[in-house]
Amino acid sequence: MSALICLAYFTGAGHTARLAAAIAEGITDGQARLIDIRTMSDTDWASLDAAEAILFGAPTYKGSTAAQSDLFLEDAAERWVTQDWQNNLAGGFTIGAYGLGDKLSALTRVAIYAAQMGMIWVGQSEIGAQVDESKPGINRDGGWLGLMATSSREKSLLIDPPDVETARRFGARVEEVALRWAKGR
Ligand SMILES: Cc1cc2nc3c(=O)[nH]c(=O)nc-3n(C[C@H](O)[C@H](O)[C@H](O)COP(=O)(O)O)c2cc1C
Repeated sequence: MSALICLAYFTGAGHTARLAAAIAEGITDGQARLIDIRTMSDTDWASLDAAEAILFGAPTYKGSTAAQSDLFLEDAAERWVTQDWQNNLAGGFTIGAYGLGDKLSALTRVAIYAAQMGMIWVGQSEIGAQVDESKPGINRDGGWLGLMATSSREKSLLIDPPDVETARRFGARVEEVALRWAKGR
């Protein structure tokens, strides 16, 4: 049993792409496919249509998803009429320069999009060190609607190790849900 999980993202300066790669590292049994939405091919669209789960990724720009990400979402919205993605899984990930940074608005935007597309939303489940001392740095932004990260000031990293590990765990969670979902098909 396998599950295809597509990570469809826009990235301006590489941070969201790095976050997508970290999520994919957590997907070990299923199949992760990274899709840069600026260069959509027929194969990319076919993968999205075949996927058990689609994770929508965008940096937070001015308190929402980046505009180029919205163009992609609107292109894909032609599947709303045909309900092609209905009952498939969805999740979201975003990164901003600030811990808060109004990133919740970006995740809310994609969660509502997924709901309109008839998809089943999978959120974040890590409770982090505030509650569990054995999880230092995990989900340090304290977001549960989806995956949040804060860009690193160290530009050779783009994302700090705690956020990389949080992203891996988010990937593993989505994979676990997707494998259960695939079993029931
Ligand atoms: C036009 C613009 C608007 C931004 N607005 C926000 C914002 O509202 N909140 C925030 O935390 N960071 C904001 N940032 C910072 C980016 O979210 C951050 O640098 C992120 O890591 C960029 O990811 P990317 O390299 O994938 O584009 C903004 C950056 C740009 C260029």
